[in-house]
Amino acid sequence: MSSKGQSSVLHKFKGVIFSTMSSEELLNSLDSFEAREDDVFLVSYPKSGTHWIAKIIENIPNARITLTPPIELGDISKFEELKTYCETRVIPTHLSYSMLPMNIKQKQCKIIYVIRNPKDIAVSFFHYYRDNPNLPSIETWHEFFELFLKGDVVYGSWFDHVLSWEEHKNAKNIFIISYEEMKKDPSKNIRKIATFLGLNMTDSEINQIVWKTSFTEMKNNTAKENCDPNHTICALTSNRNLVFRKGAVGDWINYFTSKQKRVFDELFTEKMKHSELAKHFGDYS
Ligand SMILES: Nc1ncnc2c1ncn2[C@@H]1O[C@H](COP(=O)(O)OS(=O)(=O)O)[C@@H](OP(=O)(O)O)[C@H]1O
Repeated sequence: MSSKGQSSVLHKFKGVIFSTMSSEELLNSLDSFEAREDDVFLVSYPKSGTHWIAKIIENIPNARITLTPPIELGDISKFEELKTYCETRVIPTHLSYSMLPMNIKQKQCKIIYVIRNPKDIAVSFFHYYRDNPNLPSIETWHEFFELFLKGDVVYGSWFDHVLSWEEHKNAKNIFIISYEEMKKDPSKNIRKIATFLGLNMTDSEINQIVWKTSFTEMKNNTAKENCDPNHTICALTSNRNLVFRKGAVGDWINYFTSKQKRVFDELFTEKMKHSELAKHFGDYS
């Protein structure tokens, strides 16, 4: 693994790798973040479909919400910046449950946790690493697979991240949605998201959102939105072109060798044996 230059230097916080886009000072101060009772947190391990769900929420009519930049991106001025939002804030983050600011948990803010089959995440993350100037260079899929397996990637191990949410999965302020469920039945799941947020929508409003947030529509609109820094919710880049790649379930099959599949599946079985969250992917393999 080589570096693409100064900007790609990574650092560790509580044993987890972060890009320098998250300042050490900001990460150290997370627990001083003051949440509001009506804040909504959109949480995910990277590449789980965060932008998709964010776009859905943004399009709910009369929601009076504003999507903010991620809580862990930038420097210590971030908390002051977040205070300037007047409407209900939808705050994205890739932080695990254990790293989330205390106040969010104390106030029992609404949290949407997005999960996705880790094999598809690995492939999506590989492409993202390769094309992102803020991350170290990765030459081959094989190289990235090994890093992903060990959790030596930004935001750490997928397993640790998902398992950090396991014991909170039934909390009434937490709603869990998977990429695969969204793909299978977007209308039904958009309604579920709106209901969780306490909002009603007509069938035609839902159909509108399904159309506006389809992969093709979102990919085609990225060029426009790239000009607006507030429209990036990813803590690793401000370039939205990197986010919309294939938008499919099961692309891992084009990358994993049979040995890699076996190794990954064994680890999955071992780590996730008591996890009910994994059921959200549908058929894991
Ligand atoms: N509307 C829509 N429909 C289906 N799929 C979509 C959509 N929007 C984004 N995507 C896909 O989601 C992947 C990016 O996930 P994130 O938004 O979580 O990325 S990031 O970590 O915040 O950068 C990335 O997955 P891959 O295509 O597999 O790389 C995106 O293409």
